[in-house]
Amino acid sequence: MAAMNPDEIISILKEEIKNYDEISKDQEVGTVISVGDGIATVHGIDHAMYGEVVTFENGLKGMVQDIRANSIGCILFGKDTGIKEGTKVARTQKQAGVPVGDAFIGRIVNALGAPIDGKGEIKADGYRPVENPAPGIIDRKSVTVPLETGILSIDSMFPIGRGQRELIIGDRQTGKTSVALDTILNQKGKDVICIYVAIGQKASTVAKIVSTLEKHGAMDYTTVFSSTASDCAPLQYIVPYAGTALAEYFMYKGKDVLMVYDDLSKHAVAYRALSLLLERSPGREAYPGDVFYLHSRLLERSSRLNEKAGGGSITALPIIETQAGDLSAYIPTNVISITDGQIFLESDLFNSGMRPAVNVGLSVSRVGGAAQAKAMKKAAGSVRIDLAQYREMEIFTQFSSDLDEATTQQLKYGSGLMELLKQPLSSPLSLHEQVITLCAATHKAMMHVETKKMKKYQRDMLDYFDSAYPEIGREIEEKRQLPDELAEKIVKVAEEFADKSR
Ligand SMILES: Nc1ncnc2c1ncn2[C@@H]1O[C@H](COP(=O)(O)OP(=O)(O)OP(=O)(O)O)[C@@H](O)[C@H]1O
Repeated sequence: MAAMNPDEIISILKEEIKNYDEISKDQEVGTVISVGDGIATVHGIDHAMYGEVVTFENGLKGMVQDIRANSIGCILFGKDTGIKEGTKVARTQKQAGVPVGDAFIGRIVNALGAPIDGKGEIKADGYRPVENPAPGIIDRKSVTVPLETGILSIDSMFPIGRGQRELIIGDRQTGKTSVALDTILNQKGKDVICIYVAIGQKASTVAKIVSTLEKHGAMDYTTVFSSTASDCAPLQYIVPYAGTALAEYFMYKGKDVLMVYDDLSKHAVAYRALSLLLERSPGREAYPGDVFYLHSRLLERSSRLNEKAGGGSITALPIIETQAGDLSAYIPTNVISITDGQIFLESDLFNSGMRPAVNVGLSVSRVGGAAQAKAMKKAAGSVRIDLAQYREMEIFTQFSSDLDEATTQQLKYGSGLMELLKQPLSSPLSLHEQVITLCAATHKAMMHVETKKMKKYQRDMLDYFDSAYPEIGREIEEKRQLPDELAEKIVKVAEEFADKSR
């Protein structure tokens, strides 16, 4: 071997010393004992904090997820190909966090907040920890401002308020994502920032969702966090917390935010994979014992702050997928008990053409009633009971051929109502359209319409109201009240339209 020039040796030594200094200052360095499936076990770091970021020799970052007597378990935020037994790991003394800022609106980012839409760097205004304690009771305010979904069946019977957590639950392909997306589309011009978090979905599905948002101009106020099925479990696990960190940034600045977590069943599965790899003991359905805490600490961060604390809000719409409509499975019951209500989408209804397939009997909204517009509350008064009676009567009478007049009328009224609650994709209804529809329907001003023609009749009637009597719609939108005289006027105009269209 050729002799080394002393200068070269000195420069190598200097380099080593420089690196040594960088790592050793306030830091501890450990070595990897084993690595695989996005998890590394590290020996030699004694004072790591839970949730602390660690850096591997090749620059890859990870997070401390498990602390044991002689080693720590780290989840890796990337491919583990460059890491092997003996690789050096250093503490950073920093909690895992994501960059946040106004520039994130309109962008698509990964679980760590890095842009993946090819539109270049995002200028961050700050850095927020991924895990953050939920606001305390003193900082909160009760929910009183509605968050309108634009979906008649939800706004009338299961109203959602800003700061509420409303679960969307149902089997696969029952329109869960569509309900959430339509809600985002309906926030246009309402000063609500939307954050859509895709967890463990196909990349093609995420691309489709983004194109729907773009088509309707909703990307102007929306950020998409995406961790697709091909990402490792740690990234899928962390993405909803990262999305919430950005939401908190806006909430503490006094903004209203809508968060969609699509979906938390896949999130629980990612956490299960991660926990089993960390050798935590499996419990029911092989989920670890703390799987309830996984979602409660996430959803508890959605709240409405009082003015002193910032005055903003985070409304959460988590999505859960059930198997064969089983609401009593482990993860569904957990999330049902954490949230303030659920919208249950049923596959039988969906397949029979009732879309959105909201099951009126099993859905509920526990706090939104206080936030519902007075006009809507009055117009929707008896709809829920009427529908429940209709469904019961429908089952009861399906085999009998000769029915008395009263029953026939009630069945007709019920089927008309069901038809009115159908709504195509991406066509939200405004408050006055919803109020006029319900007012006319509950006052039986649409009883003469054939069920099949109901949707078209509704559209024509609403157009007639807007063109011939625009002041009615304006009054509802401005005052958000429905005094008796206005209700009477709506019924009169509806009857006038009925006479015209006959
Ligand atoms: N109101 C509606 N009117 C017409 N079609 C609808 C409606 N809602 C949903 N669909 C259609 O139903 C299909 C399933 O919808 P969506 O993807 O929202 O369901 P999902 O429950 O989120 O599905 P997944 O289980 O794949 O997550 C889509 O093709 C969508 O276009």
